[in-house]
Amino acid sequence: MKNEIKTFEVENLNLSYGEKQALKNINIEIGSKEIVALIGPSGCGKSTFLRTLNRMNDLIENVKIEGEVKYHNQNIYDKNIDIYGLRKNVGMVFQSPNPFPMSIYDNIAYGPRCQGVKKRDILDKIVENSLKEAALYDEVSDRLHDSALALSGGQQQRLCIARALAMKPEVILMDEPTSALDPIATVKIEELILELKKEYTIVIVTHNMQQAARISDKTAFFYMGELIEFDETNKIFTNPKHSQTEDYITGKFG
Ligand SMILES: Nc1ncnc2c1ncn2[C@@H]1O[C@H](COP(=O)(O)OP(=O)(O)OP(=O)(O)O)[C@@H](O)[C@H]1O
Repeated sequence: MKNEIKTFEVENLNLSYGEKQALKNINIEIGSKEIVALIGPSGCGKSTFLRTLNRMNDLIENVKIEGEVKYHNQNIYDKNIDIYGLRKNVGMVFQSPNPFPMSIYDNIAYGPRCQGVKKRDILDKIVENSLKEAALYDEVSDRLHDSALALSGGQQQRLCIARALAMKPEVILMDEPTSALDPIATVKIEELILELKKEYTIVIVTHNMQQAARISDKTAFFYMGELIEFDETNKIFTNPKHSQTEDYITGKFG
C-alpha cells in the first residue's frame, strides 16, 4: 500500500566527498521489520549509503549531501533534527567488533547511563535483557564484571549488538558485521539477525552474497555510486532485471 509510511524513504540522495561523488541520485524505501542487504563491488558506496541513514557521514570532513532521507516521514537532514535522538533510534554495529575497554556490564550500561539511567536494578535488567536478546547472556552471565576485551571476536560482536539493543533502537545498521569473524561465529550472528528481525528493522552491508541470500528480505545492488536494482532478495538472486546485477551475482566482476 503506497499510503503506508515507510521506516525510511530516501529521495534523490546525492553525496560527495570533496570532488568525488560517492552516491548518485539514490531512491529507495525501507519498510518496518525488513532485513535489507546492501551488496556491490568494493567502493560502490554501500557503507556511505548506510551511514547516511543515521548521519554518521556528518563526522567526515568535506561531505556534501543533497536530497532527502526521511525517517518516519521526517527528513533527517532538516536543521532542527535531534541527531542524538536519531542515533538512539537508528543504532549501528561496525565491521570490527569495537567494545569499550571496560567490563561487559559497563559496555552495555554505558549508553543508558549517558541517557541518565542511574538506578542499579534498572541497569541490571537492561544489561541482562540486552545480552539475552543478543544471544550472549548464557556465555557471560558469570563474568559480567570481567573485561569485554577478553571475549572472543564473535562474542565481542554480539556484545556490540547487545550494546546497540540497550538503547532500544528501532533500526540497526550493520556494516559487514561478520567480515572479521570465523564461519561458526558468522553463523551465530546470522541466526541472531534473523531472530532480531521480529523486533527490528535491519540494514546490512555485506560482501558475502550467500549471506545476503540467506538472511535478507530485500537486496539493493549498488554499482559506482548508483543503486542499480532493489527488489525481493529471491528475485535479485534468481531473476534480476539488470545485466549488471546478474554479472555481479554470478561472479563476472567483484
Ligand atoms: N571518508 C572518505 N573520504 C573520501 N572518500 C571516501 C570516504 N569514504 C569513502 N570514500 C570514497 O567513496 C566511495 C564509496 O566508498 P564506500 O566505502 O561507501 O564503498 P563500499 O561499497 O562500502 O566499499 P567497501 O565494500 O570496499 O567497503 C569510494 O570511492 C571511496 O573511496
